[in-house]
Amino acid sequence: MTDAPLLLAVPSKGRLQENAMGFFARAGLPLVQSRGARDYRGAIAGVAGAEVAFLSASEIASSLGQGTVHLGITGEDLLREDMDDADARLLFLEKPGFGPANVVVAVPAAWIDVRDMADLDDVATHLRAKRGRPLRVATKYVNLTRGFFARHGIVDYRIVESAGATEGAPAAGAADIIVDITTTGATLAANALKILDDGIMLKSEANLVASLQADWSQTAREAARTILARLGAAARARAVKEVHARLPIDDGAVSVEAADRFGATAPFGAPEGGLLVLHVPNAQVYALADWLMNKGAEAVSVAALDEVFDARNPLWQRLVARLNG
Ligand SMILES: Nc1ncnc2c1ncn2[C@@H]1O[C@H](COP(=O)(O)OP(=O)(O)OP(=O)(O)O)[C@@H](O)[C@H]1O
Ligand SMILES: O=P(O)(O)OC[C@H]1O[C@H](OP(=O)(O)OP(=O)(O)O)[C@H](O)[C@@H]1O
Ligand SMILES: [Mg+2]
Repeated sequence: MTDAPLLLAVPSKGRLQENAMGFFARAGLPLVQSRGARDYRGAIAGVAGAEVAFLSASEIASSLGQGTVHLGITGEDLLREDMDDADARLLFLEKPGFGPANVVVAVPAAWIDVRDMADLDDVATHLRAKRGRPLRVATKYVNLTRGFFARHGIVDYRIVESAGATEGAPAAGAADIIVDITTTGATLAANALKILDDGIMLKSEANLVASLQADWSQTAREAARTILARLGAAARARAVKEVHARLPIDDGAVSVEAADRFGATAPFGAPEGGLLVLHVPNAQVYALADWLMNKGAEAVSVAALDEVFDARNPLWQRLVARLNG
C-alpha cells in the first residue's frame, strides 16, 4: 500500500490536548473532528493525504513505538517508559513548549534523614534486615524506575504497580515510597512527600515525534513534508524577530558581525542600498538594536513574524535522513 495516508496522533483528552490542538492551529494546520468531540478520527484542513487519530497520551506513545502512527505529540515520560530504545525507534522533531513535568522519586517528608538515593539504599537494607521485606515503590513508571534504581545500585525493592492516585500509596500503607510525575509539587506536598535531592529521573515535556517504525508511503511522506514545513515555519517565527535598519554605508561585514555577536541571520542576503534585514533570536533584539544604532542606523524597526518558511525545510530533512539512512 504505497498510498496509505499519514496518521498524526494528537491527545484526545487530558492536559496536553488543548495545547496540542493550538500548536497545530497556530502553524496553519487546523485539526478538524468532523463529527464533534467524540469522533476519534479527524483531518487537517487543507492538507491532503493525512488523517488525525485522537488518542490518550499513553496510547500515542505506544502507537509511535509500534509504528501504527507516523507523527504524534505526547510526553517524553510516556515515550521513555514505553520503550527502552526510543532514540532508535523515534525521531524527536521539536519541543512545542508545553507539558513540562518531572518524573521523580519521592519519600515521606517525615523521613528526615533520607535525602538522596544513597540514603534510600540504606532504607532498603534496613527494611530487609529488620522487617524481612523489600522496599515497596508505587509507580506506573515501572521501566523508568527499574533503570534508575539499577543505575543507583538499588536492587532489593519491589514495584507496586499503580494506575492512579499514586501519591496516596504510602499513607494508605500500599507502598513505602513513590515514583511519579510532578509539575507544581502540590500533589506531593498535599500527601506529605518530598523529592530526593538526586531523585529527578527525567525532565519531561511534550514532544513532536516521528515514528521510524511506520510504513512511510509516498502519500505519507508528501503529507509530512507539508506539515513539517508549516511547523518549522511557525517555530522559526516564534524564535526570532525581524529587524530592519538602514546603515550609512553598504557593508556586508555588518551582517557577518551581527551573526557572530547576536546569532542573527540575513535571510534575504547582503544589505542593498544600506537596507539591512536580519532575523535575530528574541533575547538578542535590544542588544542588536543598540549596536545597529551605534553603527549609524537612524531607526531600527523590530517586527514579530507569523511564519518563516525555509526552502530547506529542516524538520523534513532530518526525517528523510533517518528514513533513508
Ligand atoms: N502535572 C502533570 N501531571 C501529569 N502529567 C503531566 C503534568 N504536566 C504535564 N504532564 C504530561 O501529560 C502527560 C499526560 O498526562 P495527562 O494527565 O494529560 O493525561 P491523562 O489523561 O492523565 O492520561 P492517562 O490516562 O494516560 O494517564 C503526562 O504523561 C506528562 O507527559
Ligand atoms: O505536581 P502537580 O502539579 O501537583 O501535578 C502532579 C499530579 O498531576 C497528575 O495527575 P492528574 O491530575 O493528571 O491525574 P491522573 O493521575 O488521573 O492522571 C500526576 O499524576 C500527579 O498526580
Ligand atoms: Mg494524568
